Amino acid sequence: MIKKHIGNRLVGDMPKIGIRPIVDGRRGGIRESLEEVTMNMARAVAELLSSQLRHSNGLPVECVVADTCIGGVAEAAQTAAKFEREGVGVSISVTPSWCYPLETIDTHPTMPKAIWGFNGTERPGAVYLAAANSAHNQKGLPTFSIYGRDVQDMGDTTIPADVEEKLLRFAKAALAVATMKGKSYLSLGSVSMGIAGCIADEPFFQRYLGMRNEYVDMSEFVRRIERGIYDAEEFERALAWAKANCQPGQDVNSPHLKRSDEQKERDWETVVKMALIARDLMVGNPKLAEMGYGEEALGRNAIAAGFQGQRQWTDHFPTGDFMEAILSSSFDWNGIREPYILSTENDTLNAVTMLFGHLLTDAAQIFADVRTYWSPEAVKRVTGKQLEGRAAGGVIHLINSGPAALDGTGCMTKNGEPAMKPFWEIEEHEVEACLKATKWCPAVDFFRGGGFSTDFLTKGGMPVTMARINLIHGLGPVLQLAEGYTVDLPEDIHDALDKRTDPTWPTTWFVPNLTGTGAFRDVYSVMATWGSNHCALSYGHIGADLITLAAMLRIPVSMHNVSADRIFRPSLWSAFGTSDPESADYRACAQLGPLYG
Ligand SMILES: C[C@H](O)[C@@H](O)[C@@H](O)C(=O)CO
Ligand SMILES: [Mn+2]
Repeated sequence: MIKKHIGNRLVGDMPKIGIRPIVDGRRGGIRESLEEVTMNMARAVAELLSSQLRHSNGLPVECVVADTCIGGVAEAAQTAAKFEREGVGVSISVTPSWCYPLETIDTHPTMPKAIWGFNGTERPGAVYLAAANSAHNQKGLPTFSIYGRDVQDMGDTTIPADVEEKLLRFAKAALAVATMKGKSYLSLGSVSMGIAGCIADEPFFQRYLGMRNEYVDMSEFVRRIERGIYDAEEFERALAWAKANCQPGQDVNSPHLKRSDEQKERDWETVVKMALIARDLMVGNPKLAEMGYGEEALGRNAIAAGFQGQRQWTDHFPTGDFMEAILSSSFDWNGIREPYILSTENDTLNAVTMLFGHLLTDAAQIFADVRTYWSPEAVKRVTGKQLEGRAAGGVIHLINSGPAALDGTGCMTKNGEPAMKPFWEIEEHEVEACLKATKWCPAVDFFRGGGFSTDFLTKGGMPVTMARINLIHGLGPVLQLAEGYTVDLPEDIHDALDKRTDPTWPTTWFVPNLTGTGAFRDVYSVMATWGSNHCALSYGHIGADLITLAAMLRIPVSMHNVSADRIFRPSLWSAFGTSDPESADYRACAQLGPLYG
């Protein structure tokens, strides 16, 4: 039975969720009558979140409830001290009654905050919520306001579905914020082929994400390969696994560029070593300490990384595609595990987008070039065929050698439909299906040093969200996203279009959901409005979650197709205007500035 690995080697405990029961401090009847019902609300929220959520590394999400209800500033401070001791990174206050806002609110400057004000009328929880929102807004400490649509009876301990949805959306995004904080982004090499996204913008990482930047020259791979600084036993096991599970694909190179069988053997050894080394550079490996490499054993505490590859490495050594694809997937020779976030071409901004998608969905991500918009007319011209169904208005060809996770084949399922899912839900036969659907083709002429690229075709019918962070001079980071579906094209159409590009690379045919206006007028306008050469593709329609996360970090969203009823931002945003939420988002983010200053 294939092993599932819970946890990872990143330094630090996983952030906890702190729950703050807020109460009217008046003794002699009022406080006493509220204590139990307020604590029960806190316990119900803790139970909901710890039963519904897991960290992306598979560990359970823990909630910490304040020792007492908070009726005034002394209890607020005691709770803050407890949260500090316990490693709380997310704060949720709950109350069914009126309480004293300035005396009870959470004033932590950076911790994401929400308040659930019970919609009952015996005691006015919603009045507190409104007053507490105004206190937060006046102080510049944004908070997410949760208020059920329907009145509940005092003493009703159930959490209504609309409140539950908001609590979960807030908590998952807030955990992502807290999980990134203090971790590193590791650049393996620097700028690839002049792609601006490869510039590791330290102020962005530090001020918006609370992360640090680490850099290792690609020559470190050569040192570790030549001096044997990797686990030799694991290398033999990984190589045997690769030989048994990675099916050879077509070699499309012209005869004078084809590598010999002996060269290909050596290339397999190199690319497997690269995978081990990149992982060890990111998160360390205790085995290296046993071998006398104590410094190397520690790694860089990297929650995400990127490999430059092109061109200095790939002009001479095998391409990093195997390393990128396998580390980005939910499994390898050791079993089923959390995917590593490793971008190709060291596109730091796409890596961060993948990290967002991973922390929100817990699943692997597809990294791709946004290569071609195929209009129905152009498809008709080159194939003689008409695109139909979901593809009728044209398709976007997502394709890149490298870190498209093998999960992106769509060979895993949820309720019988193609899916990408958290590693703890993945079965052994699904891993086998992904490997069966993938061919490893000798690299094409872009890569003069050889190596192998993954060739697969993503199954259609998956709900997905395409996203990207761009850095804009004078504005800072902005997020763009498009919810849509992967689509199946008839085989002859796919073949004709695929052969015009790089048939040795993985292809995903994507169609965004259209709204008929702006960037979502048609499929063409989505492609034309995309802000760079790359995107990250996550499973599911997670646009609302990305928008919530972006608001926490103060990253405005420049383009999305999420309906207004699903958008959940801090209450402060509405003070910047309600008829045009997109502009209000820009103003709110600019006024507040990056989360970490
Ligand atoms: C092989 C080529 O250099 C591709 O890698 C290139 O088109 C890109 O992917 C650019 O993002
Ligand atoms: Mn690319």
